[in-house]
Amino acid sequence: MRRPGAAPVPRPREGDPGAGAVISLREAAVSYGERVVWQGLDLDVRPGEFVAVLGPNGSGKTSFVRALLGRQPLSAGTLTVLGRPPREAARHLGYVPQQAELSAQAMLRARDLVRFGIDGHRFGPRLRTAAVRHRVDEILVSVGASAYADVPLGLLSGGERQRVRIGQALATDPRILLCDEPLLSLDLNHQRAVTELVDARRRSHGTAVVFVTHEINPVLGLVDRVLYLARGSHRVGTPEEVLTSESLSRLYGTRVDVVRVHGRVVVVGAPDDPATPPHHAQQPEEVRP
Ligand SMILES: Nc1ncnc2c1ncn2[C@@H]1O[C@H](COP(=O)(O)OP(=O)(O)OP(=O)(O)O)[C@@H](O)[C@H]1O
Repeated sequence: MRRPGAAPVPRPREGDPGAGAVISLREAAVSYGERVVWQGLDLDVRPGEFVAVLGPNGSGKTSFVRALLGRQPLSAGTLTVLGRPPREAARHLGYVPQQAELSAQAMLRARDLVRFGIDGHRFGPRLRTAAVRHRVDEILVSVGASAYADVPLGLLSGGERQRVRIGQALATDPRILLCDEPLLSLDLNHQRAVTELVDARRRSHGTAVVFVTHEINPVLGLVDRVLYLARGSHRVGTPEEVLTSESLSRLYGTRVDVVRVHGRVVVVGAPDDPATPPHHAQQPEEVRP
């Protein structure tokens, strides 16, 4: 499913599991009290790899991202990020949160948000203002947001705002980019623009991407692997391995059909399946079961 001409992503050496991984989980679990959200998770994410995290509401996608950020302790197993406990690696992570409440940021300009991304991390107060301004300009160019650099966020469209948020996340030149539902409420053109931006970054810089999404189709041609969470269990593999009727029927414990129509995946019969979310606005060309 990889796009023609796309650069290959580095693979680990045979017999050397976890070698070179930027994220490594072993027998990992997250629970809240008695409730096990997911468990037994083994996963190595390599530099430049694009991993989509799928699953119905409440399956633990955000808990997974929070664990990577060091904000959610595991209830079992181990997790290392860049070979360290996640908290110690936080400055190497870029994070695009779910569309944040805008009210607190509405008056900020796009360039202010990107500058916060820089000021909060490795660029200390010693960096001269002109250098910071130059860096902010560079980032805004790289995400295609220069034209509205001085416009308050409250006046930008959802897609424009998402570009700026990705710019903020990339401001510290992170080795891992975590995106939590970055496509929510974007139209198809903006979905494409945002996913291509993220894909270009991992190819040019080897940045690993963990991308939480309800909708696999906008990233189907880009992702290397899928982590599919459901009912306290999970599947990890390529989209071809995970997004099959057999694999998802076993995961959900009920009959689920996966069909491919014009290159798009449609999941039929899964309770609250992430490929065809009932609670998100559908685009006109969306293929429905
Ligand atoms: N701090 C918490 N304390 C108790 N339960 C929690 C806590 N955080 C999350 N949960 C529960 O854990 C489950 C997984 O939540 P999480 O937000 O990780 O799921 P999700 O897959 O991101 O969901 P959604 O798609 O709806 O955003 C949910 O049932 C949620 O109610």
